[in-house]
Amino acid sequence: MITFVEETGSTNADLAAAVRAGERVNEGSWLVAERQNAGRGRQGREWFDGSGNFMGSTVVAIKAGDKPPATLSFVAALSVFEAASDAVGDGANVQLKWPNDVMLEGAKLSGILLEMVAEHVVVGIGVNLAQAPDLAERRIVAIADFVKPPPLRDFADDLARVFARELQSWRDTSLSDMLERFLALSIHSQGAPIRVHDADGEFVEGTFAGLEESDGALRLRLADGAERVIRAGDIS
Ligand SMILES: O=C(O)CCCC[C@@H]1SC[C@@H]2NC(=O)N[C@@H]21
Repeated sequence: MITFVEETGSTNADLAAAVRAGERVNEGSWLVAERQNAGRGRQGREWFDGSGNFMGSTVVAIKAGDKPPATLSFVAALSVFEAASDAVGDGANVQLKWPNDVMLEGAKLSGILLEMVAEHVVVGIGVNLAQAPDLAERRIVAIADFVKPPPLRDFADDLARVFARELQSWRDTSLSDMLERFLALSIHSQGAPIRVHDADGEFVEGTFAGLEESDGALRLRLADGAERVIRAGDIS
């Protein structure tokens, strides 16, 4: 079930509060806002409140035997990839960038924020359907920059349907299958030079050496041949 609201602070904050309050939040239910006045991004950033964009969250209840909760990031990224690909058709090139960015013609289209709350993961997704912010530090795009974007409700239906399927496959199949699919759609191929902004705020340079099979962490080959495993950060 998808609940649409005209405006809220943050759909992630709303669902996190509901989980904390012990309210029953069923898997498969979504909260989607037409406007967010306190949208949260990764690493403490704010998320752009663009009218006509998709801004929504869902909750996954972690069960015994589930994979590491952080790997839900790949469930979300693969779902947005498919919904965005459905929306743009042949109109533009959609790709993935570790850990969970969806890129359109090489620029960021979507953001995904996972927040752990009392054995639940709140998965928040923002997709620039209609408009993108104008940022000095990096290029952000919207589907509307390339093709006519789908109506918000149609996109939300498609994304919720694909997410449910990907979540089931996260539970039923090995993580390596999912990581292989992620890598096949990734903007960075094995050996590509990359610069990573890690969780301590440091920039580390090296080449892309794949993903850890156990949890999807980034493997970075350094200039001296050593390998560094990065669990939180951004490729810049
Ligand atoms: O910084 C990023 O890349 C992640 C951005 C995640 C934004 C979405 S919009 C819906 C949900 N509610 C929030 O406050 N944030 C997420």
